Amino acid sequence: MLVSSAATTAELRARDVWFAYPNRPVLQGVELSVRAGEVTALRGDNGAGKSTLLDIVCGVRRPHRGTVELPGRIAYVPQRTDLDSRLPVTVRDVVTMGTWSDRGWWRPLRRSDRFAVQAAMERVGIDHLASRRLDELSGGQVQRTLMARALTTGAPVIVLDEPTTGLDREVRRVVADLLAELAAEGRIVLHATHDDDALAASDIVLHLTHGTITKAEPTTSAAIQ
Ligand SMILES: Nc1ncnc2c1ncn2[C@@H]1O[C@H](COP(=O)(O)OP(=O)(O)OP(=O)(O)O)[C@@H](O)[C@H]1O
Repeated sequence: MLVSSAATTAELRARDVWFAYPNRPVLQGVELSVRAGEVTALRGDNGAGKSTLLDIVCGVRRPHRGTVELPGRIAYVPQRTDLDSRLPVTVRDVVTMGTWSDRGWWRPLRRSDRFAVQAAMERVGIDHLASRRLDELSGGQVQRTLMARALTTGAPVIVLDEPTTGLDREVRRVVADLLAELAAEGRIVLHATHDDDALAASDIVLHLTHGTITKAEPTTSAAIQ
């Protein structure tokens, strides 16, 4: 699904973001700028605060100070499923949840919703799992289900927390290609990662250390283009 061309000039910005858990300062004046049309990676050591920052960007947590500006709706692919895995829901049910933000969960599915759900499942290669229950999936299959749910929203901003963790090499490449395609469609794509392949496939790498973004640099592949 293409987003409007207006989104290609769009930017996600965080200004002077501060956050602490009780007795644990995590973010200390983060300045973040993520442009549409590029895949931006956020790297940092374990515990550096990447998930916390993504939570704040997505509105899951409120910063203690600072602001986040978004050019439109946002779709968040968390590190782990936010759904109780014991719920008797299928892959298709979960991906269909992506249509709720536009349609309202109480309204019946439209033809366009069914089409978007099917297209998203095919795009991440899980259409053959459509009727499988969530608790019968591998970790990688759950991850791709969550990605399909995000695609179904049609949001111009996609934020993913370690989308390639636990995936085999072939699926990691599928995910990296998908992120590049989403950026090429004019979306804002921000993902936290420790994965060298995913970093190499990104256009910009931001380093989160000591509570701030210390460096923003193009990856080698982007630099030689
Ligand atoms: N709910 C919480 N309550 C208290 N402390 C927390 C909570 N969640 C995270 N932390 C702590 O905040 C710090 C930042 O955690 P966060 O999960 O944001 O880091 P991360 O960079 O995403 O780490 P990783 O690469 O291991 O996923 C860590 O020291 C972590 O232990």
